[in-house]
Amino acid sequence: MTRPIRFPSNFLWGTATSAYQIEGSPLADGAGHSIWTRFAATPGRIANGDTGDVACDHYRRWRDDVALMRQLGMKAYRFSIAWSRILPQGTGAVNEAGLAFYDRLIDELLANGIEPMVTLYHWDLPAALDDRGGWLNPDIADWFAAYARIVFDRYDDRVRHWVTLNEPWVVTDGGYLHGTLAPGHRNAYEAPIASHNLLRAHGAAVQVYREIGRHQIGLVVNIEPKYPASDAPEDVAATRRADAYMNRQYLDPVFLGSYPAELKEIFGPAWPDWPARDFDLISQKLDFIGINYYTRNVCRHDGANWPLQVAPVRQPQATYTETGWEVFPQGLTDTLVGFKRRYGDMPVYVMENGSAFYDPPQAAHGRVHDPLRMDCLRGNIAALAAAIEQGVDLRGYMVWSLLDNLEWSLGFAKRFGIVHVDFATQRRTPKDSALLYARIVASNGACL
Ligand SMILES: OC[C@H]1NNC[C@@H](O)[C@@H]1O
Repeated sequence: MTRPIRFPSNFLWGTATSAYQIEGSPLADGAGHSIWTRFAATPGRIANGDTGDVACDHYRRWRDDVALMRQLGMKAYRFSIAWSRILPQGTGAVNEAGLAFYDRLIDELLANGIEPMVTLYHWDLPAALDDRGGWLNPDIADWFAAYARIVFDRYDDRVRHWVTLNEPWVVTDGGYLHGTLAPGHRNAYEAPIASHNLLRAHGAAVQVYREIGRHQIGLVVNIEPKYPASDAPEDVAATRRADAYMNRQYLDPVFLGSYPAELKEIFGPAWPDWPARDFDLISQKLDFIGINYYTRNVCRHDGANWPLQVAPVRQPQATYTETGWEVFPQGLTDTLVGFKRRYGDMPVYVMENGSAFYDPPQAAHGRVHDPLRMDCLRGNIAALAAAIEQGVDLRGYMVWSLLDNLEWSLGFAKRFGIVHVDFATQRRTPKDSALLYARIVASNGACL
């Protein structure tokens, strides 16, 4: 008999989404263009020519989607605010209709006993700010702080958990180094600058929150634990470079006040010497850390693989998801325990965790059988419990995602939802994984 899994009595079980991936109507009611409406309109940028023009139509179906969360017994819901709905030009005139949309959503969540957890920035930068240099312009820290102040003023009476940025590594690696995400740049000199300005903006928003906020604020990073393919020195060194680039590049400056030394080694002359005052701004004290976990990476040295000189090693016995990620729940435990060991004890939320698998067409009786996603969910919940048993102060867990949605450049084909969306009809159908998650939540993690 395995020991019962113990989660704190007030553990926040929920789901997560983001504005551009689910809302649709990106330009409705005075909203401005974002880098993603622009990117999606560029032929070849998103698979199958998919766009967020309709997505899950959540901008119009939000009340039904909240009812669906209530039906599943969710305790919390993490979503993002589209900056360009609030400030269509990124700065300057405020769009009341944009503020009112999120008012309605937050009020409906609270009326249904669901805790809103709000992300200020989930990748959809106002296009007008990109035209002024975007994340490459140091002024963006002030632009972001001004946007944050408007949003804190409006919603802090009802929102108790704020997130400044979602996954700054993805924004930089995808948007500025490899060009796979908006704004689609491929430039090793730009990437460190964008990354640094993201962290400066994060710090500036936290400073504003300390002036006017009454609750809690944190940062969400995606962590992918790195394991050496062998104990050969070059593989161990490659693993350290990969960990420095993807994981410690963000957590070290925020919690330790400096970048990992490997980054200068990786970027060479493209790595600037940052002024010390920037680290005072970046390392504002946080109330919690949000960690997104999907997979691990087994690393070997590969001198031909620019700029990290690292290559992944596929694990022959493992299950891989539709996005090519190894299913490895132990990596979630290792990530949470590893964070506590390196950065100390603080409240932690797993703000995203999920898997994309091909879902068979729904059965006639409206069921969607997704056994692989269910297995992942069970494994990851057990991994959380193992982390709690090792002393991690884990406060909540958000499944990515509530709904099948636009997986950025991969389009709608990669389905992460625990609720199936028929994009032709917008019909929502809870998958078997949603029914399992509902049981897990109702039993506070006891029944897997
Ligand atoms: O790739 C799955 C998710 N990862 N984190 C950020 C989200 O926007 C993605 O859909």
